[in-house]
Amino acid sequence: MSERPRLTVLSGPSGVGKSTVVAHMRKEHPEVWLSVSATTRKPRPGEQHGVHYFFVTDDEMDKLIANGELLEWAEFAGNRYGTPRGAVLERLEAGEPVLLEIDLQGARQVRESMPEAQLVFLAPPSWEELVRRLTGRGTEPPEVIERRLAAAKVELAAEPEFDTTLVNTSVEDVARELLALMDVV
Ligand SMILES: Nc1ncnc2c1ncn2[C@@H]1O[C@H](COP(=O)(O)OP(=O)(O)OP(=O)(O)O)[C@@H](O)[C@H]1O
Ligand SMILES: Nc1nc2c(ncn2[C@@H]2O[C@H](COP(=O)(O)O)[C@@H](O)[C@H]2O)c(=O)[nH]1
Repeated sequence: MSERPRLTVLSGPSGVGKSTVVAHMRKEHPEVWLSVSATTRKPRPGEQHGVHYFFVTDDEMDKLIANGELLEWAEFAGNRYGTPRGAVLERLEAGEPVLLEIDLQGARQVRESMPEAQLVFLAPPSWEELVRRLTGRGTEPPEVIERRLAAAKVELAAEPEFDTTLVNTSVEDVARELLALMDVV
């Protein structure tokens, strides 16, 4: 019998639908534990500290990094993001399925430090649809959208580094496929 993959990393360009897919999946399977990242980004309307992110200052982020409290961290489109190490290790030790929703740079770091992790790439159906989703979300000003789209080009080119690619045409389908990859259903 193959060993159950316990740590799954979900990456993909900004706006492809990672959070949407994960929220859909966790509605029916709340046992899938999603790591809450620390970020220096300002909260969007409706985002709650400790739920969507731990919103921290630059100084606080410096300390988290200096104290080795992050499993990985990266600068993305002008803000820093990182995965708190302790909570992830606790869940893995308890044998629970753990999901990280992080960017390409973070996925590469996890591959180095935890090679047993499975890396899943979420791809858009097309470039035009990605631009439509990111713009249509309405959470970023045009100059930030440009930075995120520049990063998206790099991320799309890195798709072959991932173990599996899922194309986000249907949120329901991708959520189901991700659950199967995590061996939850
Ligand atoms: N399959 C889909 N079809 C159509 N729209 C979608 C689909 N999946 C997500 N969306 C929409 O695309 C937008 C971006 O989705 P979401 O915020 O989940 O992306 P993300 O990958 O988490 O982005 P980021 O990396 O910037 O946090 C949202 O408005 C969401 O409703
Ligand atoms: N390397 C990391 N990337 C992270 C982490 N948490 C989120 N992210 C990624 O950042 C971008 C932008 O997110 P947004 O919420 O500002 O739209 C996106 O690709 C996220 O997946 C993390 O802890 N580490």
